[in-house]
Amino acid sequence: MEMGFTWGLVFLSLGVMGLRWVMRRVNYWLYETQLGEKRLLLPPGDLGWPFVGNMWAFLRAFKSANPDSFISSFVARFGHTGMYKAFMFGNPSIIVTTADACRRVLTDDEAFKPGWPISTLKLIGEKSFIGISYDEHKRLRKLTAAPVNGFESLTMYLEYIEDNVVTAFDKWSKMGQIEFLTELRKLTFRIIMYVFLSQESEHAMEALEREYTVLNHGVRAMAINIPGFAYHKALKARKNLVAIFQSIVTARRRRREMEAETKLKKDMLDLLMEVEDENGRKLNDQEIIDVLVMYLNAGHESSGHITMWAVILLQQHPEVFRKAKAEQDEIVKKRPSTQKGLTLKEVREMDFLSKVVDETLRFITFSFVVFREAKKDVNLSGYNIPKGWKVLVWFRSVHLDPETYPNPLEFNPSRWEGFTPKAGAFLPFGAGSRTCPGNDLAKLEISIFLHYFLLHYQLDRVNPDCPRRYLPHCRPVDNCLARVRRVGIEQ
Ligand code: HEM
Repeated sequence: MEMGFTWGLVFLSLGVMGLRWVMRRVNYWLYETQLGEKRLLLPPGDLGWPFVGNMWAFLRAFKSANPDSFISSFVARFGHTGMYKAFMFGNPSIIVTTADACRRVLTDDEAFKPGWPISTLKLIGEKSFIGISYDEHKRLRKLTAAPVNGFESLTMYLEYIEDNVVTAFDKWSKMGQIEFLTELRKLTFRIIMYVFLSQESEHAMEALEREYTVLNHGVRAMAINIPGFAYHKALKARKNLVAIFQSIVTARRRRREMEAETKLKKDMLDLLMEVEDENGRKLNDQEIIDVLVMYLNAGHESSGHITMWAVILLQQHPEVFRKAKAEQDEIVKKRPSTQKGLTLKEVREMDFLSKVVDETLRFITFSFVVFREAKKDVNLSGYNIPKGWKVLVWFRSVHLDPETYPNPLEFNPSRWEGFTPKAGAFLPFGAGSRTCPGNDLAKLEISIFLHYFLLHYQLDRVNPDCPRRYLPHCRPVDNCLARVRRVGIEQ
């Protein structure tokens, strides 16, 4: 009887081990064997379990205090090869972690196209920049990037941004405890709404911003469309966003019919309504709405987060704070007494502050990964990236590479003194034809905010040692619960 039980246990263990062995090879059989001899040129790595691939390991790491343990586990198992095969977000993928390889992927449009997971495409929009053809992207990008770039546009926005920053600080300093990140998101959202829609309706803005928060939580989550899961909630949020934008677009079309076009001040929505392709075709509502959903999202989440981190990091490093504040004091001191407020020239002369911003962008790496897909078999650094496989351009590893940035986990703006990283080693805004079109606007917003913060305010955090969350983006778990205090004024 006892013998039988022991044999039973042995068979059970063998069965479990066998099943595990089979399961670990399913993705290999499905995706690697069909490559024939070319599979031998794949970078090292492992495609994990069927369906989920490496997603559990990814989510475990990014929900822990050490997100970099995900890539470190590849390095520990397969060496410092810089490229690893994996199975991510439902697709066989190559993770690329070195500056050279990332730059190559981002700048070679012949070989790579956007490769965002279908689940992300459904949230951001199939007619947004990540879903449309190469030519359509080129056309819409040219149209929409011009009005948010260049001296003239930025000068035009500067005053609006400045007024809103001053008002926001004043309001927060009277509010008691606030979620600093939530308030900053509202501020950056107001700015991007103004740029794109000339709209300032408080009500519409709050409703949109709330929906965006839910949408973004679904972007890096597992694509499980079941009530209760982040992705399901995000799909619902997208539906609400589309409905709100539809009403804005409909109202604008009506207004344009009623008023003479020449009388209107044109914003981005007007430009999108007017643009025609070479056959005279105009964009329909869905196309316009998808571009808006994407731009308004990209244009406020990132700037809000980076501004918050710059403030937190400045306060955590008193030496850096002092140096940055001295620079801003000097700017105000040099200013003619007749001048009210900042000029673009002054912002461009904020030498140390720009280093603080760059170091924040590096240290936090808001977009830790972007997605591409190989249009053909590509040889990169001696490895094969098979046609149709996704490429995950892992910015986080590039920005934390100790070869480029000694002591990379130290926040040190002075590392930028006399230092220009080699091509591909600093990619906060990406590179190539999809480089962030809002990079100058973002830096302007952040610099104006920091100018007023350094001159007049302090942030008293309720939980200064609050743990961080890394998904969808790096933030303190409490959204930076704090009081904003005007320095020198008792409250
Ligand atoms: C600190 C702030 C920002 C950061 C860190 C950031 C980062 C990035 C990155 C890394 C990309 C490249 C994505 C890729 O290669 O697939 C990107 C693209 C993009 N960003 Fe930003 N961004 C910021 C602010 C903004 C602002 C203010 C706007 C709006 C004006 C904006 C609009 C966009 C758009 C529309 C794209 C897609 C471009 C394309 O596919 O051609 N971003 N951003």
